[in-house]
Amino acid sequence: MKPTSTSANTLVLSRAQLAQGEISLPGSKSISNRVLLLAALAKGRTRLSGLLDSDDTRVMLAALRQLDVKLEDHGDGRLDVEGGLAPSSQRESIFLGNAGTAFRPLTAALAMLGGHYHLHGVARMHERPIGDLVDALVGIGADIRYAGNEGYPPLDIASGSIRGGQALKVKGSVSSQFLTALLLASPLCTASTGHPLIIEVEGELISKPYVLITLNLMARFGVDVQREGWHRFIVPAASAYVAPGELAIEGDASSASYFMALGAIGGGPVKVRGVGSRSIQGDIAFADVLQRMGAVVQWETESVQVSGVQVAKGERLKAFDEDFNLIPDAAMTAAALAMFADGPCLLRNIASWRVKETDRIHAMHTELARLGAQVESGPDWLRVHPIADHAWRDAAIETYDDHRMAMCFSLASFGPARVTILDPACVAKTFPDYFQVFHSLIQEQSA
Ligand SMILES: O=C(O)C1=C[C@@H](OP(=O)(O)O)[C@@H](O)[C@H](O)C1
Ligand SMILES: C=C(OP(=O)(O)O)C(=O)O
Repeated sequence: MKPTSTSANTLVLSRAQLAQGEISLPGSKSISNRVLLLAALAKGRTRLSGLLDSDDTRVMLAALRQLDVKLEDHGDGRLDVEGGLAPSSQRESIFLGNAGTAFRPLTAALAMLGGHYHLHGVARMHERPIGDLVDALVGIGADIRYAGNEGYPPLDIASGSIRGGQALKVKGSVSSQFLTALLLASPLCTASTGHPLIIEVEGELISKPYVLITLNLMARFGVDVQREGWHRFIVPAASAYVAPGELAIEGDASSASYFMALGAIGGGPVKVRGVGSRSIQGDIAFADVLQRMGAVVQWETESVQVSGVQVAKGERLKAFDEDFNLIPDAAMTAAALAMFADGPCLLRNIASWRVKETDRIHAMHTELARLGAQVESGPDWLRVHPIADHAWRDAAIETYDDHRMAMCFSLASFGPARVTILDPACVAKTFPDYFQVFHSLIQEQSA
């Protein structure tokens, strides 16, 4: 199917009938940015393959280059990283866009490393909370000041005096990236203090599978963290990262959700290469949601295939009522699929949506309603009533500079309305050629 572009800033989607074929995913954002930092902190050279090339990884790479980390780009997602990140001798002003996976981990690493840094991002990044991470770091002697509003970036980081021997406490109810950041940086602390680092999570921890990605990758670089449930993490004294030699990055499981969804509503089969039953990413659990909605999912070790109903012929997916705390990113894809369900769908426990690229509960509510859906929402939930055939309205979908809004609403092309995506280029945060890959799977309706 060919998209009709009315201008560089809008994309009119043709009405889709079927989705079928195979695609290869771009690299995982979560893994790419973690291994870039791990490799920079490690002893030795790491040879990465499958690295994501998108806005979020570009800001991480630019930051590492600015910090004098030696990177050798061999093209096509292959990059060598020479470890040994050292404190900067001059104040560095580092731009990190809207990449949470760059901003939070670098805050912890640079605060523990020493040197002077100013970390900043796009306007929205300056509205995304970081206070719980800063409090945790200041609690063990880091020197971090707010350069704008208290609790938010931009940040000024100076050399503090990191103390060992006391537990570091962090809240995990706003973002799991704060705990991830402390874990990734922890060997810098155990090296300078000679003590183990004990991290205690206060209260609830959200998005837990992302912490498992962190622990898994730290182990690949030679640091084994002892985990006691979800409330206590012990990083042994004298832990140090060692380059694992070669490391292949999996495809992005959150990006996979859009194509799996296409198989579920466009008949399929759609085969997605790059994530499979061996994936370390929690978002593969989205396939279970699809199964409960009536799709057929087949796993292989490095791919997944989804077939389903044909909503363009009037068939429907089964409605759902689910807690999405463990897979907040793929959950947005489920919200979009609710348009094609056989009853109201409830997404629960998604408060973190409010502080991501945009207020995603508000954005999703507003844009689904624009297409004709009846939608209700609260502080941490969203209820979407499916859109009856006669209720669909032609709409230009606002994307709020949120890549996932643009990618989710591509699924609306299976409805009977004319759908325009505004600012489709915002997908560059994690998936610059999303719409090309999307169109390669779609067969449009005959006029
Ligand atoms: O650690 C990570 O790689 C991520 C953690 C999640 O954030 P929260 O922990 O803030 O929910 C997720 O939404 C984000 O896209 C990536
Ligand atoms: C929340 C997201 O990004 P970030 O890593 O910036 O938090 C996301 O990609 O959906």
